[in-house]
Amino acid sequence: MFEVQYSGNGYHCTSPAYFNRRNHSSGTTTSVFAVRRLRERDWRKDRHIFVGIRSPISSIPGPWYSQWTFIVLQYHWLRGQRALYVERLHQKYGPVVRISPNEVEFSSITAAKRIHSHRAPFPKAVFYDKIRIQSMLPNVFNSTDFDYHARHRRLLSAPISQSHLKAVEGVVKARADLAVQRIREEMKTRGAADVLKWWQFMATDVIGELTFGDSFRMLEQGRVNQYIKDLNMVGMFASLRTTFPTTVKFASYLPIPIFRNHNATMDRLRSYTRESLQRYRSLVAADPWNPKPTLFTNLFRAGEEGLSQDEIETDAQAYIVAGSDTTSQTMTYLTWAVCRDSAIKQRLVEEVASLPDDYIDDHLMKLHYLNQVIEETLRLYAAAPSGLPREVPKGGCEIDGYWMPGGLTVATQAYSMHRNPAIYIDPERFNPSRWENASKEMKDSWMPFGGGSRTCIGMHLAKMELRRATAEFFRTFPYARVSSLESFDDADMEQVTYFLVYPKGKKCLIQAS
Ligand code: HEM
Repeated sequence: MFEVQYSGNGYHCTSPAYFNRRNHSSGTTTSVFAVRRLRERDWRKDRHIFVGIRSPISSIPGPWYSQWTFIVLQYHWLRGQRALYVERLHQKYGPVVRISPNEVEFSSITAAKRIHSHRAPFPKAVFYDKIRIQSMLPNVFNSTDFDYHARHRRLLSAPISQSHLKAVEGVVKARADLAVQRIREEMKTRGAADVLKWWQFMATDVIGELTFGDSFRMLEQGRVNQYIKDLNMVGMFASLRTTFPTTVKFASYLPIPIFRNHNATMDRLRSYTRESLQRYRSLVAADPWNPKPTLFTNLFRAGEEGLSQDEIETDAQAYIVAGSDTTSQTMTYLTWAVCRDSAIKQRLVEEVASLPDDYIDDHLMKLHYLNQVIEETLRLYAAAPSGLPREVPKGGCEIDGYWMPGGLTVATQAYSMHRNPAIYIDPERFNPSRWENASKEMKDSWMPFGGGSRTCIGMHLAKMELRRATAEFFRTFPYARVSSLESFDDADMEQVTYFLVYPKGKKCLIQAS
């Protein structure tokens, strides 16, 4: 049995690993069960000042104020700087950091495996309840309930699995190729193309077509419409919802523009989803035996075994949000990072030039360097770089030598896992070749798609899009380079990190020569 010591500033698990870190000669010993009783309370609601004094996690390294207040963390969260702030804390305090009175961040592989374990996963934390639009049911992404999530995931998984995606390869090919064509047109007229815009249109069209049977036709329209404007606000609004949940709830009655704007945006997104699903439902009704297949077709037919209309709607919304900016931001950073380094670009251009004209995804999966470029982009520019918060199960547990009470929020963030200098040599350098002989540690700490039972369901679709768009782009533009048109420079590509990442300048200009 573990024992726990009280040393004046908190309780500590006395595992051997723990003793390697701390000297507890002055502590008094107490049974783990007695301590658990002290800890079993609702950490999610425990915001008051006494948390700092009584906290069993007060001995965990971190800035002094994190013991008392959430304010500094929330300030960075609202500014889109949370991942960078937490990384600075890891650099200063080590792999285990207390970031607020009831949140601890880890950056070790052992902690990531424990928290995101397949066998005994930690549930998603209350953060996901707050991120949810309260008027909608939970979806496969934000559900914190094991059974509810498992039911949705089981029904959604097959059509989006690697083997079934063969059926939709044509959609991905058509949209990626059209995106490159539109990029070429913009390069001719403007002198450079904003690839961020075109990759966003591509990813939005792909997930729209695969969810609703019809694309949003963003690539054809070629301009930022209200839907894209709304999509672009989702990240920032999610941080508003998690920070000011009550204010958001009563936003319609308050004369505060940003909160009113939040509600109007979320209502519009819901309407797009509802109307698009309605259109598809009519198509299925008109031709029940031969509807255009989507990732949701089987759900409409599943009857009582399936999901209700409201559940389908909420999952469809999860797909169109989670499946667009993630892929497009990754593709944007990939294009920029490759174009900045002529040696990397040359090697990639030569590899994709070797493809047959009628190349398909099977060919792309075999291209070593192309896949290393994608892995390295997902390492350095992970689209969801911030902590993925989870709740410590009832009864608590030990992680990396520290006792974590039940109900506490713990997280790992890709931004830090992917920058550990002990695992990745020269971590800030974009170096796809590092994946040629990747160590086990590199593979274990690489988690751009999250982990365990909540791993990204769209991972294979995203990779298929990234492979096609990258190959087509560098086959078409072997001399592509970063443009300085309209004063575009590296500062524009600084990472702003809400739940998802995007470049500070909100554009990425590339020219063909
Ligand atoms: C490069 C592209 C992508 C990246 C980097 C990415 C990243 C992630 C990450 C890190 C998670 C875990 C979130 C968490 O634990 O809170 C996640 C979950 C999820 N992603 Fe993605 N994603 C990408 C593309 C997509 C696409 C194309 C879809 C389209 C369906 C999608 C749909 C989802 C959904 C529904 C979940 C929730 C899964 C669950 O909890 O069971 N993602 N993604």
